[in-house]
Order: sequence, then C-alpha cells, then structure tokens
Amino acid sequence: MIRIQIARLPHGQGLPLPAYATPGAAGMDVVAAEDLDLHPGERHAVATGFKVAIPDGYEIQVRPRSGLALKHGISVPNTPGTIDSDYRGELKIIMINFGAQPFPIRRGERIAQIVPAAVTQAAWEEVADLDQTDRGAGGFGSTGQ
Ligand SMILES: O=c1ccn([C@H]2C[C@H](O)[C@@H](COP(=O)(O)OP(=O)(O)OP(=O)(O)O)O2)c(=O)[nH]1
Ligand SMILES: [Mg+2]
Repeated sequence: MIRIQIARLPHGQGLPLPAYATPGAAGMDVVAAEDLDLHPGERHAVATGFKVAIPDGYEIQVRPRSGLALKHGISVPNTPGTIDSDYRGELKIIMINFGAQPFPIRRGERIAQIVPAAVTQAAWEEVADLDQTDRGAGGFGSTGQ
C-alpha cells in the first residue's frame, strides 16, 4: 500500500474521498462533482473535486465501471487514463456515452475507478539493427486465428 496526498477543491466540499467498495477491490471508486446529462455520442471531462500528488515511480490509472458500461454504454474513452505523478491539476474523468439514451451524471455518484500502479521508466539505447527472432516482423494475426 502506498500513500498518496489528496487535496479537496472548493467544489469537492462534502464529497467522499475515492474509496474501495470492498476489501479486495482493485480500484477506488470516484464520484462526480458535477451534474450533467451526457447525450448519446457525447464526451465530457467530469470534475471530481480533488487533486492528488502521486509519489515518484507511480501513476494512477482511470478505468470505467463495468456496470455503467454494460447497462448504459457509459465508458472512459482514454481508458486506462493516465494521471502523471507530476500533475497537480484537478483529477478529471473523461466520460463517453456509447449508449442510445441520455445518461444523467449526478454529483456524488460513482462514475469510474482509479488504480495506482508502479511505473517503469526506460531510456533508449539506439542501435543500427536488432537481433533476429522466429517471429521477425510477423504480427497482427500472423500466427492464425
Ligand atoms: O483521464 C484523465 C487523463 C488525464 N488527466 C490529467 C492528469 C494527467 O497527468 C494529465 C495529462 O494526461 P495525458 O498525458 O493522458 O494527456 P495528454 O493529452 O498527453 O496531455 P499532456 O500534454 O498535458 O500530457 O491530464 C486527468 O485528469 N484525467
Ligand atoms: Mg501526456
């Protein structure tokens, strides 16, 4: 378990912190800080009312909730969303309505889940060419269905 600083913005007053719904949950559910109706095909960066300072070496991934996806076609188009450790703006959840009906997003309702994850940064080692493998450049179904 890591500790992540979280600060409440003025419009986050009264909202619960992102929280695990069950002891074994992988993601903390995040609630909306605003009310809006998301019409079919529309996207919106929904306010959460919080900002966070993630420790170096970690990120937060933003993922959809499967119930909203299955029942209403509500998802996160950039899933898994990436919250960088050096970001100090408001945590926002980009929501999209893939369904056929307008979907009411309401303040205090759980709209997505966030998963802290370790990040491995890499440095490039540029070379003239790469080693040979059996696969070579085969991909995109090259091994069959
Ligand atoms: O679902 C998201 C995705 C991103 N962000 C914030 C935090 C993240 O650190 C920052 C940048 O996100 P990302 O790198 O995915 O977007 P970009 O289009 O590459 O923007 P930038 O040029 O600011 O990095 O935006 C959110 O609040 N919610
Ligand atoms: Mg970026």
